[in-house]
Amino acid sequence: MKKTSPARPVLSVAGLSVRFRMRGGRHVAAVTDATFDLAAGECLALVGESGCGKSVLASALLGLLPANAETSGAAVLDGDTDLVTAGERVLARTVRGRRIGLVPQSPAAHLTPVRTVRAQLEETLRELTGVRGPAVGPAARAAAGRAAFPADHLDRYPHELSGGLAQRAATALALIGDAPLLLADEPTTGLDRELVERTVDELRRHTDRGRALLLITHDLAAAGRIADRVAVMYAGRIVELADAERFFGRPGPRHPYARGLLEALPEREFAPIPGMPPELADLPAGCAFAARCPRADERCGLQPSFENGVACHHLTGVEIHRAEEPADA
Ligand SMILES: Nc1ncnc2c1ncn2[C@@H]1O[C@H](COP(=O)(O)OP(=O)(O)OP(=O)(O)O)[C@@H](O)[C@H]1O
Ligand code: NI
Repeated sequence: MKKTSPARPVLSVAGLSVRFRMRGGRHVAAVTDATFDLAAGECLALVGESGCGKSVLASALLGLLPANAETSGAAVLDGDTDLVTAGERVLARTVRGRRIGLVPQSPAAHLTPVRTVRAQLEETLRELTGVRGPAVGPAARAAAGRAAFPADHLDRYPHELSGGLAQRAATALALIGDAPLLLADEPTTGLDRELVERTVDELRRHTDRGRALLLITHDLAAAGRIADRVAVMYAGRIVELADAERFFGRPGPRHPYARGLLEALPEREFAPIPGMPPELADLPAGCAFAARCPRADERCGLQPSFENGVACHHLTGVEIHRAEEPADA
């Protein structure tokens, strides 16, 4: 599944930062300097502990940040639309649903409770596609089928669906606009392992059909199953951006935080990283992970730059070199 120098990225994020203005002049630095590209047919998993800024980054891409947010940097969709500076009119009319399909975090809350799945699919079809009249019914069945939502459940209301079927209904809605970029924020929360696997495998299939997928999750096992690349976020910053095969296999993660995250998995060491992430309203001047890092020393009082896919003072040239593609060396 490895990609070699893909064509123009579907999404190109550069130096994206989001801060929230709080009372008393304080700021919450939710996202700092996020930079990554995402190509068609590629899945990038954005992982990290709760509160590290994943959903805020997603909201920034969708233009759904609250009024107290201050944004800088760029997030260019398909080479022509900067999502950071585009106005709400453009985002509402041409981007959300049409160019970015959102697979929501809690499908039950995202679906309209008083309307059947069929009614919601038909409404979205009328809104986002030219389908009208007698063609709407078959189109709704086809839309359900694309997300493996069973046709004999179309007349159910959201509360009559299991978690897995609600997720499929939400995915079916997200796919209707044929958006080249899919953004899935914790699409597997609350699902059991088998449903997690089914849900992410389905998302992978849509990626293999040429969409770009940004999968936000703290489920590393799910990310390892379908991602081509992994971006690890800590305290608002991407601290490592790696090829998934190398990250989950050999040589493994390079940043001490990423390493700790992976070792915390039940199927690995099952050893949680001691301590807590810092307050985003009160970040240290240097590396935000230093207080929890087994390798921390005085160098960590300075913010490490992000180089060769990782931001850490402790990675020597040798370690960085070893993790690079032979072709890149
Ligand atoms: N409107 C807001 N005003 C102030 N702070 C906010 C606002 N929205 C989010 N935050 C803060 O931004 C930080 C990042 O939150 P975010 O929801 O992006 O985390 P996350 O990585 O998605 O976590 P989770 O895995 O729990 O979903 C949190 O500290 C949160 O409290
Ligand atoms: Ni979130």
